[in-house]
Amino acid sequence: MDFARSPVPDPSSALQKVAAEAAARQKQGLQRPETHHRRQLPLRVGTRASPLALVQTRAFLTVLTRFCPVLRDMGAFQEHQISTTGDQVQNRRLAEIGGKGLFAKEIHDALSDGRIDFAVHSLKDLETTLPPGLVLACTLRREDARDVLILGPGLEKAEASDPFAALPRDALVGCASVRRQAQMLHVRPDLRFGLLRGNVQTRLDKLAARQCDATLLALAGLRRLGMEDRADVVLDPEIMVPAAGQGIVGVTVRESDVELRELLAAIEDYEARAVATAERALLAELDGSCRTPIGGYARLVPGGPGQDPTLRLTGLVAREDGSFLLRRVATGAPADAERLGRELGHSLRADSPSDIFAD
Ligand SMILES: NCc1[nH]cc(CCC(=O)O)c1CC(=O)O
Repeated sequence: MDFARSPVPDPSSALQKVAAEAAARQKQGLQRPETHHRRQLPLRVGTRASPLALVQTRAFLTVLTRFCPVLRDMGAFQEHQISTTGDQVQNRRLAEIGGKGLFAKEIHDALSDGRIDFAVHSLKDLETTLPPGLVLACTLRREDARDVLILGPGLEKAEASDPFAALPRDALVGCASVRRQAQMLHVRPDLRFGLLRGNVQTRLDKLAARQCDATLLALAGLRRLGMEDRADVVLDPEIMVPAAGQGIVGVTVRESDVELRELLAAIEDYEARAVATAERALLAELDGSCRTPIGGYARLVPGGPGQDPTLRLTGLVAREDGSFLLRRVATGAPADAERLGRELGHSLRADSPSDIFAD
């Protein structure tokens, strides 16, 4: 699992001490004085039930327990699988049924109601404005942000600089994302698009059953599921700008849960936070929903010797049929990620035809 590459922070947080004390007391059968706040264990972690969500959740718990081993020793986690509206509606575009909030609503409710203590999300499925009282406490190290092209049976990978060379004229691409569709149609207006939804395995099965000629998926998901070999062409993020937050796992908690927020902040990946902040600010400025083809991809470019890294953000706005496409790059200091995203979003919107953002 790739989170294994995450640096292990110095295990000195308050919660670790608290948890260690609790473990010692449990062993000795002692009761904590009632005047003290005592967190209920196990910690209840909310997750969607898809194979990818479960892999991500367990990988996150591995990072957390590596940082705070006493939690594992105590069997301190309880996984709560939560079915979301987005999981249940499989036959329509997310854009039609109300957007990405649908994958998180039930999880947010469980967190707000205190039925779970924190929740693990694919950041790209998490709306930019969280419900009041919930915060994004932690972002984990980014897996590869790029999209990949997967060819169906009968299509051969082409040795060409054109990433879509393997697709014959009028090929049918199974893809529910307006962002991917718009960027492909912009360079290949002949292609046809059909819906292909469901989890990663379902989509691959439909492709194998020849419901379409090819599909697009996030490399991150394939890799986490151990299916990276299914990626036929990895698409350059400057040609196929990824979705904001793609490849990043984020953890939400109640804003009032200071203790958990402190623990989660300690395992946060600084780079993932900086790029996610820029990408999500861009998205928020443009349109929080996923009805508009919007891409956002940031990375840190190392500075020279003794110099700080630069944050480089690519933003994209397009029309669903690919007839309009605007891609723009902004650079700045990582500490200005939020402003950089807002400003780039503003400039993209200002120079896009108004029909793209019309409701
Ligand atoms: N919308 C579904 C979804 N949410 C996150 C990922 C992949 C993993 C990631 O981007 O972190 C996927 C599948 C896909 O788009 O291929």
